[in-house]
Amino acid sequence: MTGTRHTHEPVIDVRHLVKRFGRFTAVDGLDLQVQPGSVHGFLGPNGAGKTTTIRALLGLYRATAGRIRVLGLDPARHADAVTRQLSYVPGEVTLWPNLTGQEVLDALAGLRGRRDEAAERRLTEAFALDPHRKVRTYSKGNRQKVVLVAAFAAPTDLLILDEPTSGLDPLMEVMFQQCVRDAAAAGRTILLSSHLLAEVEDVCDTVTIIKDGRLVESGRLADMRHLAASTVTARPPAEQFAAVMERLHRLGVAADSDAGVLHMSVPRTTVPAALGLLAEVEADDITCTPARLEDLFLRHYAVAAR
Ligand SMILES: Nc1ncnc2c1ncn2[C@@H]1O[C@H](COP(=O)(O)OP(=O)(O)OP(=O)(O)O)[C@@H](O)[C@H]1O
Repeated sequence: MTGTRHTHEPVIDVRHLVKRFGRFTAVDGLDLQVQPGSVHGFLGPNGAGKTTTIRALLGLYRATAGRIRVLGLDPARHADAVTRQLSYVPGEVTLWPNLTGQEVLDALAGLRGRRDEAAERRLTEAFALDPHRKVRTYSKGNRQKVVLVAAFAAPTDLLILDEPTSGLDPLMEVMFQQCVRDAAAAGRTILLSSHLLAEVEDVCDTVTIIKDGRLVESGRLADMRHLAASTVTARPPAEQFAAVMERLHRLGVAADSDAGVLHMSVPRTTVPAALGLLAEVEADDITCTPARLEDLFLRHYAVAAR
């Protein structure tokens, strides 16, 4: 059924998605495109509409309005075909309590009809999962590992991961990131939803940020860093302090001073000129901290919280 799909088309293509629950609008005209082979971060604060969007991608929710294509198919009409061809990891994992981890892996692979057992064994070991214990004895993190092993090991081209690491310890979080990188290197496409910027920043090349069910920003991470300013601090010689302030002002940089130290927020393109000026006057203790995406996010989240 994927025969009609062209390889350059987005693997996930959502246009003007609206999802209402009664009178409440959870997703409000959202666009989301995920290109083949990309690792796409899907970011937003709690309640932004990430899970609702993902459930619509899986055909679990019917859109109120808008158009959704996943792997070229409409998930509302072809939910079985779509979900068989992708790997999905929910944030809250519920599994059959009386099965062992291994039996769950067998059952999930059985539902899909295709399996890579060698990859499953490799990943079970990498995630330090004991597959012989019953699910009901597993911690939240261990339940999550079962689903992560099944997802990464499955022979699928698309992974949809909805806040997949909330129960993992830091060591396993590193393992998770390695799995994402390996999957990307193998040409698989990944949608990774999170409200943790750091998780997404390390592994994603593109991101979509949403809040209140609406798009805030979408694009390449590298371009978003470009939008934010670097923080520069320096201690110019006291006798040149006023002149340096004046010259920075002419560069369009506003500087604050605190006990002889200048603090300024400098647009990326102006950084070389500002640093050149500070070097020229032989300022001490020059630091330059590149834009942190965290700052960009906090701005959006601050608005969302109001
Ligand atoms: N079945 C439902 N019925 C009514 N409201 C719902 C339903 N599912 C979600 N919502 C509401 O829709 C909004 C978006 O929820 P959603 O779970 O999609 O957000 P999210 O971005 O995934 O948040 P989180 O990061 O907390 O998981 C929330 O206000 C939520 O309460």
